[in-house]
Amino acid sequence: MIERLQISHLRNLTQVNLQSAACNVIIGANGSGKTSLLEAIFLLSRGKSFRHHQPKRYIQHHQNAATVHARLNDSSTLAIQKQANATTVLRLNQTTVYNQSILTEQLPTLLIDPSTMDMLEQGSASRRQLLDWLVFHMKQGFHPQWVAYQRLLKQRNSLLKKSRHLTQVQLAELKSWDKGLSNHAALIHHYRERIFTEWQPYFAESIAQLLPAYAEKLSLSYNAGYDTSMALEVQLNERLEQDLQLGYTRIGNHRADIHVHWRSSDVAQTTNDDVKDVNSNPASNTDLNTKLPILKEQAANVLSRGEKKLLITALRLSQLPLLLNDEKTTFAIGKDGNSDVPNRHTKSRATPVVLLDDITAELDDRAIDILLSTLAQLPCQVFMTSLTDGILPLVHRYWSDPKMFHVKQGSVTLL
Ligand SMILES: Nc1ncnc2c1ncn2[C@@H]1O[C@H](COP(=O)(O)OP(=O)(O)OP(=O)(O)O)[C@@H](O)[C@H]1O
Repeated sequence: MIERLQISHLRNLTQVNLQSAACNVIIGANGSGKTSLLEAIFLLSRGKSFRHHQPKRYIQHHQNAATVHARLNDSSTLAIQKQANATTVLRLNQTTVYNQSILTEQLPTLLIDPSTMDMLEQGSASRRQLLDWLVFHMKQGFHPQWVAYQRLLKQRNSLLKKSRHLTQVQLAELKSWDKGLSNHAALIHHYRERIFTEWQPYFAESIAQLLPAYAEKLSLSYNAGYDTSMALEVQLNERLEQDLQLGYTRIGNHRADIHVHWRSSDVAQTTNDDVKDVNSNPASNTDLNTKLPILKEQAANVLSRGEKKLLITALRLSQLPLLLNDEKTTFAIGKDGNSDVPNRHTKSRATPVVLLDDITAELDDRAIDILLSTLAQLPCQVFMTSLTDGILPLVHRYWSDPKMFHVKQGSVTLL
């Protein structure tokens, strides 16, 4: 948990120095700097902004660097400085470190913001990141495999882009990369599939809380990005000509995806045509005269914007109890020494900090109430932003000692 947060020269936040609590509400008008405050915490945790990749976009105008510093409740300190010349300086307990994942482990953050609301409709990257966030924090072996896979993929893609006809030497090089990719791919898939399976019941529970009307209707599926019944290497070899034409690698872990399906057997709302339209597999259509038809399609096509926000919130929040429960299990397994794929943590894992931007947007009072009560049940520190102080009575209902901050033109004061 963050006890003290200091920010300098990040967007309109010139100097911020605040002492935070388990629940922190940041209130302010449009453009006052609320999201920038969450962005600062996210930057410290992940080494990048959730809004812009280029540091010069979030470093305050006419400044050379943006800095975020936090002291956690275990007295450890974390700091990041992003400089305009693209240099990043990271510190843990005043000592320079060179790997962002060290800070990520110390300060895991889970972000729910309006930009993630299109996650269901957009390309697969943000949905894949959703799963990978969980796998990263739960499986020690995942990150090095993922880094090695990305490195080889980059090399492969740059070769594919360079030339449509490979020399014998280039082909031999590509084959050796494919072997490496294939080995990493199998492990990455193994970790992802395992965590995905563990995650599903937590997701169902979260839906039952946040979207009870859809409890039986929403389900998740995981697509590995390639046919996992055979080695990736074999498939890459078979597809080489196509990849050369395209100039990039079309299959692999980097194409993995998570889908949320909506399923209904409500015959009264449907027609024969609806059933044909939405069922990709005609064999799964049932005879309308004998049984109720099963409709299955992407949840994004069915839900309202508010419902989508609750669904995405459920996807994210459902990861927290799994992570927190896993910590207990890890501890027990670690003692027995029976874990086949040990987690990185023999000591207690840091509890994630939840960043919730614009909490009231798209949600009605009932939904906000359910969301806050769900959040308050988790032992996580929360930073939430809101345009108005209308949510304060609810916050007081669910947290015993919340802190309220007011942001005005980049200056943050305790309410
Ligand atoms: N690099 C920068 N340097 C200085 N100011 C910046 C920079 N980038 C953005 N700003 C300003 O910082 C302010 C804070 O923006 P922020 O998105 O944090 O506001 P907000 O309170 O979340 O607003 P909203 O409620 O509209 O989402 C904006 O007025 C913006 O113009």
